[in-house]
Amino acid sequence: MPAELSPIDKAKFVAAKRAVDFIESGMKVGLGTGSTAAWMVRCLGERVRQEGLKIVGVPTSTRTAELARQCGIHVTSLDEAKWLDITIDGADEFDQNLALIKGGGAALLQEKIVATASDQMIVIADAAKEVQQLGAFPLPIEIIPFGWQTSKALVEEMLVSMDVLARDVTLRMNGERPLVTDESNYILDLHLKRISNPRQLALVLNQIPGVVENGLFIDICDIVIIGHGDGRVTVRDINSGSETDDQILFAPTDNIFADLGE
Ligand SMILES: O=C(CO)[C@H](O)[C@H](O)COP(=O)(O)O
Repeated sequence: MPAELSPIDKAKFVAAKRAVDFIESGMKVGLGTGSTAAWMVRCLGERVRQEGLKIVGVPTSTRTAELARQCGIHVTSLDEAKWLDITIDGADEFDQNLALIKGGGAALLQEKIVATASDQMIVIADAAKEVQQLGAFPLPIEIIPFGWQTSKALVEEMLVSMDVLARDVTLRMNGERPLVTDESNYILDLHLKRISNPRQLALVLNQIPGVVENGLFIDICDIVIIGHGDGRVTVRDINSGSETDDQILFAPTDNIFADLGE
């Protein structure tokens, strides 16, 4: 393990490394987006190269598709794969019910479609992502560019009607211009501080014209793998209620650290 890796990167790495143990030859695998998911793609690529693991990957972003190809993973589209055995992805926050906020990397739409089309979703995260109540991380929603200011006003109105106190809504920018997602949409970030009823909010948001999808993932994630900077990983399964602790040895090859770009 190179010395320059921070404890947070080590935590992300061990969570990712443990997660790829769940992947078996023949599986169709949803590949998440973000820095933690990028570790998973690298670890998976290592298994493909070293063990000849035969899998098909369905990436959730153009970034992930590019990295997966670089790592030697055979990549296809969701329409080609149709249904997936497993999706492994990061998250911005998760709570005790494994409800998630996702979309910090602006890929929430493809991420939700891919995770929902999978038998199982595993979230990999460093311990700092665990929260008592969702909402400290701004909730991303994907909206279409046409009439986006009207959609934003409707979102704000809806938050008022739901008596949400903190409700600053901002358009995500990329320099001087609005950030444009892989699906050519915009992202609004909802600064809510806390979300008292994520299930209701997720439903209501998707009723607003112009809103394509929101970053609340409810009843989608089955397992969370929490990484710690000392190499410990906790595997928590919401369906069985089990929780186990493992220790991951830092024994990555040079290949895995060749690209720290994500
Ligand atoms: O939802 C996501 C991208 O849309 C990411 O999974 C989420 O933002 C976590 O990213 P990271 O692993 O870099 O902290």
